[in-house]
Amino acid sequence: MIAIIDYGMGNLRSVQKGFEKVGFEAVVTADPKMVLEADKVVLPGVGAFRDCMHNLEHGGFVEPLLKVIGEGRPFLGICLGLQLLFTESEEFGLHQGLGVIPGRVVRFPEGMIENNEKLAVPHMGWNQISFHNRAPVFAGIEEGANVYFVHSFYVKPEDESVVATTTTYGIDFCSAIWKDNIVATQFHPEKSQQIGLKILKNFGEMK
Ligand SMILES: NC(=O)CC[C@H](N)C(=O)O
Repeated sequence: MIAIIDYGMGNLRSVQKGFEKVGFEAVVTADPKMVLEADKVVLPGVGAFRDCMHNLEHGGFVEPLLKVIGEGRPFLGICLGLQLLFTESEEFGLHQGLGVIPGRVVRFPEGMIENNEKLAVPHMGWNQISFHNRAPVFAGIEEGANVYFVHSFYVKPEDESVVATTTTYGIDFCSAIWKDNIVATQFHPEKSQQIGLKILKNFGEMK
């Protein structure tokens, strides 16, 4: 069973519907015990890093999450669910994350220019992914595929070998990571139409 963690801050229903559309039942759960029983875990996230970490801690999810990740069960992080894997985030001060992937979450620089236009932050809309490491979850996805973003911060892994894709928005930033059983995307597969559904389907098929 795929468990989608409900810690009060995610677009859970659209993630669950995405899995259903590609034939996988996913359970939205606020019960940490369900995470421990899941075959695969999905950590979505919309909102501020510090609030999410607070909710994860108070919901009793931190230990179960670290356990299932450590045991090698497939894990998919989405947006904030990617950022929370990191050591710390600079969003609204400096806040500790789960520390699964060493590195920092930082804000896009001010005043980015692309094609003579000032780029707004948050980065909101469709943009392309360029592959660096072909995680199985990206099977059948073309170089330059369009996916949907809504974020002001991005992750900077200390070990760049975990970078699965990058995207250009004023700067080239890490838009997905892959390390062993862990895959996490800055973009929203559940908002990325057919490409996103293919990613969810590939995740559902992971062993
Ligand atoms: N959509 C979001 O919740 C974005 C996550 C994070 N607050 C960021 O701005 O990067």
